[in-house]
Amino acid sequence: MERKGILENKKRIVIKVGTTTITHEETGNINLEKLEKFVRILTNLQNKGREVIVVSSGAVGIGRNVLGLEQKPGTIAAKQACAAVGQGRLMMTYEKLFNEYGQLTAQVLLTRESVTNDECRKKARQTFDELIRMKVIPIVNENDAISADEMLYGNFGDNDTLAAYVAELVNADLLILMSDIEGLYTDDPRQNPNARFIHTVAGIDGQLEKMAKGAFGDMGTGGMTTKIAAAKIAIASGVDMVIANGKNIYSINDIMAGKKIGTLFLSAGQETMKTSIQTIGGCHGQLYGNVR
Ligand SMILES: Nc1ncnc2c1ncn2[C@@H]1O[C@H](COP(=O)(O)OP(=O)(O)O)[C@@H](O)[C@H]1O
Ligand SMILES: N[C@@H](CCC(=O)OP(=O)(O)O)C(=O)O
Repeated sequence: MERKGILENKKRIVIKVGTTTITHEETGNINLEKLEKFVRILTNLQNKGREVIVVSSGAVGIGRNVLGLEQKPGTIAAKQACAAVGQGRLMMTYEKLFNEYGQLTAQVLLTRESVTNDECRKKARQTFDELIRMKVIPIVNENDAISADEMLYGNFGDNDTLAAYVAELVNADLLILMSDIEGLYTDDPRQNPNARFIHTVAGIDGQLEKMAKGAFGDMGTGGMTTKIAAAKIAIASGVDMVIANGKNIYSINDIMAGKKIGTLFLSAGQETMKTSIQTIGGCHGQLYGNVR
């Protein structure tokens, strides 16, 4: 089943890339070839008249690498210092690559308050609107160097939910999360070889949430848990969401062309689509698995 008519007309798109997508697995260095392709794809989407907002992870991992630390930073202060170093390097690299195509970019660093406090939300929305109007591509990350979220939430922030909040804030039409895996399975396939792939999700319930486990590798942070949390925020605000594998960065183009890539989470407004999807071996209720 193609996704014709659902994704091709999306204008405002938030695309999130995880650390694993933009760095080399073996060394943790920036994957320049991948980043170059990513930047070219984004500029081209912008040239076609789409409005692109990037949420990019990588500050902590790249900072750790730049500083030559062999182990993951053990303390919050060390993580925050890594993030402060890495964010500069990350942004410098994006700027350099986008500059090749004359595409302007802007760094937007947010804290949780930026999206939960009404006054901050208003200001942030105005800034995004203005940047988009100016045809600048905002590159968003959490302001890790000063963020205190880990004290509240028990982790060092997570860009999956941040991306969903941004998508909601800017009234995006589509949120794409580029991960190190092709989408949602019925269980973590790295742990369970019998896990089955889910193409389309039309409603999130407790059973689906239980399928999503944490991160398996050394570089990722949230795993599928934070992606489902992101999907809940996105679909509740009318934003469709796709999780796809960042290994093939060109899949962004395929997603935009309506090809059946990754897992599509249909937003609350997609009632017609939901009824037209056939459940083949569906896992449960509103969850549509293995739809062809
Ligand atoms: N149900 C599931 N389906 C797919 N992947 C899962 C699931 N549960 C846990 N995972 C894990 O989530 C990982 C992706 O998240 P993460 O490590 O944070 O990477 P990234 O930041 O690149 O998205 C996968 O590599 C996988 O090991
Ligand atoms: N804000 C942090 C990333 C947090 C995060 O969610 O990372 P990831 O799981 O790689 O998307 C950073 O830039 O390192």
